[in-house]
This record gives sequence, C-alpha cells and structure tokens, in this order.
Amino acid sequence: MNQTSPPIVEVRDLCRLFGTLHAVDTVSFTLQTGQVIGLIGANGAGKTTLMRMLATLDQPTTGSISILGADAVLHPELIRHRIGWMPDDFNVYSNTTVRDYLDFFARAYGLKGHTRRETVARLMEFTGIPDLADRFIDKLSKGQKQKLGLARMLVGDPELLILDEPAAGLDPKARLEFKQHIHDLANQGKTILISSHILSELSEMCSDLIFMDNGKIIRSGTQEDLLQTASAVTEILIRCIGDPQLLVEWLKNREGWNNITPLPQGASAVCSLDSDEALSRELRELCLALPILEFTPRRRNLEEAFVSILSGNLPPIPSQA
Ligand SMILES: Nc1ncnc2c1ncn2[C@@H]1O[C@H](COP(=O)(O)OP(=O)(O)OP(=O)(O)O)[C@@H](O)[C@H]1O
Repeated sequence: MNQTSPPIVEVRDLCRLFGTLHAVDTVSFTLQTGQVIGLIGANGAGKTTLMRMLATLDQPTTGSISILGADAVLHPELIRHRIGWMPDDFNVYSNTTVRDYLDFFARAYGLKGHTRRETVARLMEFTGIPDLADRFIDKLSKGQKQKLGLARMLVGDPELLILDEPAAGLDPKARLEFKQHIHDLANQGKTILISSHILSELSEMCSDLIFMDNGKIIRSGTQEDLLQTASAVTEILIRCIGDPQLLVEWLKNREGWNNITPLPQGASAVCSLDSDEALSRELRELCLALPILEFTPRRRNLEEAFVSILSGNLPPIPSQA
C-alpha cells in the first residue's frame, strides 16, 4: 500500500437518498493504490448503492467521489474504462459463447486483431475457463458465470476493481479459486474493493475492512487494527460455587460489566474496564465477595467484533481506511 501517493479513490460526505431512505449516509473514505479492501455489512447496509456510485452507474444525492483524479459525476467517461465492475448478478445473453462474449467486450474496449484474440485467450486462461470457450453462456453454472464475469471485468486491464458479493453462492472449491484470483490480481498491483455480508469470506482476502450499517461507515481500518480493538474487549467466563444468580447480581451492580449471561455453573460477561490493572482489582473484589472457582478470559475474533460493533457494544473509533 502506498500511503504517500494520492488516493486512487476519494469519497467525501457521500449521501444517496431513495425518497427519505438514506441508503448511503455521509460516507467518507479513501483507497490507496494496491489496497484490497473488504466492504462488509448486513443486508440493506448500503454496500451495493455505494459501489454502484463508485462504478459511475448511479449518482450521489450529495457529496463527492474522485476516482483516479477525476470527478465521478462530472467525468464518468474518464473513469469507466479504467475501472472494472462486477455486479452481484449480471444478465447473460442466450446464443452467445464464452469466447464471443469476451470478444464483444474486447471490441468495445477498442482491442483489435491479434491483441484482441490474445487478450480473450489470456483472460480465459487466467480465470480457468479455456475449456468453456465454445459453451453458450446461458448454460453455464453459477461458478462458471462468476469466472466469466471476472474475465469480462478484466478485459480493459482496469486499475481499480469493484466486486459486489462476488463469492455469493459459490461452492467451497470455487471460493478457493476465487480467492486465488483476487490474490493474483492484488499481486499485479490492482486496487480491489469487494463487498460481502460474510466476514470470514473477506478476512482472508482483504488487508483492510470497512464496516457499513444503515448507510453509514461504522468502523474501518486494517484487519490488525480491528482485531486489536476486538481483542481489547474481553469476555470472561466465571465459574462459582452455589447459586449463579448471586454472581449475575454482583456483576450487574458493578461498573464496567456488559453482556452478562448466566451459565449453569456461573456466568459470562464482557468487561470494558480500561486497563488490566483495573480488571485485576475487580476480580480480586469478586473473589472476596463470592466463592469463585475459575476465570477464563476469551479474546474476541473479528466476526464477534463485527457483531459487537453492530450491536453498539464497542465504542465508535475514527475510521482509518
Ligand atoms: N433503487 C432503489 N430504490 C429504493 N430503495 C433502494 C434502491 N436501491 C436500494 N434501495 C434501498 O437502499 C438500502 C441499501 O440497499 P443496498 O442494496 O445498497 O444494500 P446492500 O448492503 O448491498 O444489501 P445486500 O447485502 O442485501 O445486497 C436498502 O434499504 C434498499 O432497500
């Protein structure tokens, strides 16, 4: 990631309203060349709406998007041939073969003769579909269509790739192949923005993540930063002798304990005390008050962090992407 060069994408205070619905609500972020960024959010979070505006297929209600130094609203034509867009579902034509389909897009990009044929062959090879060259595209499986979509997106050798839920509905093998393609493209220096509502899908491919909810970015940063924030919140399993309800009541009456859940032999709770020293003091107090047998701390993983962020159990921090 090159932090010193100007960002490849700069989004400022972006809003998209549908009637009174804020599908995208005051979103700002930058993407640097070579970053692989995951856009994660629940259904309806605003991911597709945001990506469609980045792909110059929709216009913001307010705010600005600059891509490769050009304004996406004023000069979409300067941007379109330098970005690749892969929607979550794309229509395919009947009576068209894989090779003809790619050839059509290669022509649209102005590629001619040998260069065009070589480009089509190379992209079929890269995406693993040379054997499908003469197959009709409306007869392809979901995974095969997805590979074709990837090949189509790459025809113009775009610098920025925007993929909306590309791995949805793929079987495990196709997912692995897809991850490898993203890895290869990242190694070629492409900047890649991928959306999904499945965090584990993105976490293996992306260096950086943007979490969206209700049209807003609720958190962003590198995976490491996000994991650190996540693991700053510790869930503690506490085993005690006697009635667990006494433990639950004790925790409820203290500052800094959340998500208190009774268990058969104790309780679990999330401690948000701001230092290990404070936590240690608190646990000593607890041992003096009740017959405690065991504490087991459990650091949270990214998936749990995301759920915590969505449920408001982690405090908002400034976005870093
Ligand atoms: N053309 C439209 N007209 C009206 N409302 C829309 C339109 N497009 C999207 N929306 C609404 O905007 C909100 C954001 O939708 P969007 O498709 O961007 O979410 P998403 O995060 O991509 O969801 P999913 O993961 O389900 O694809 C939703 O409430 C959706 O119903």
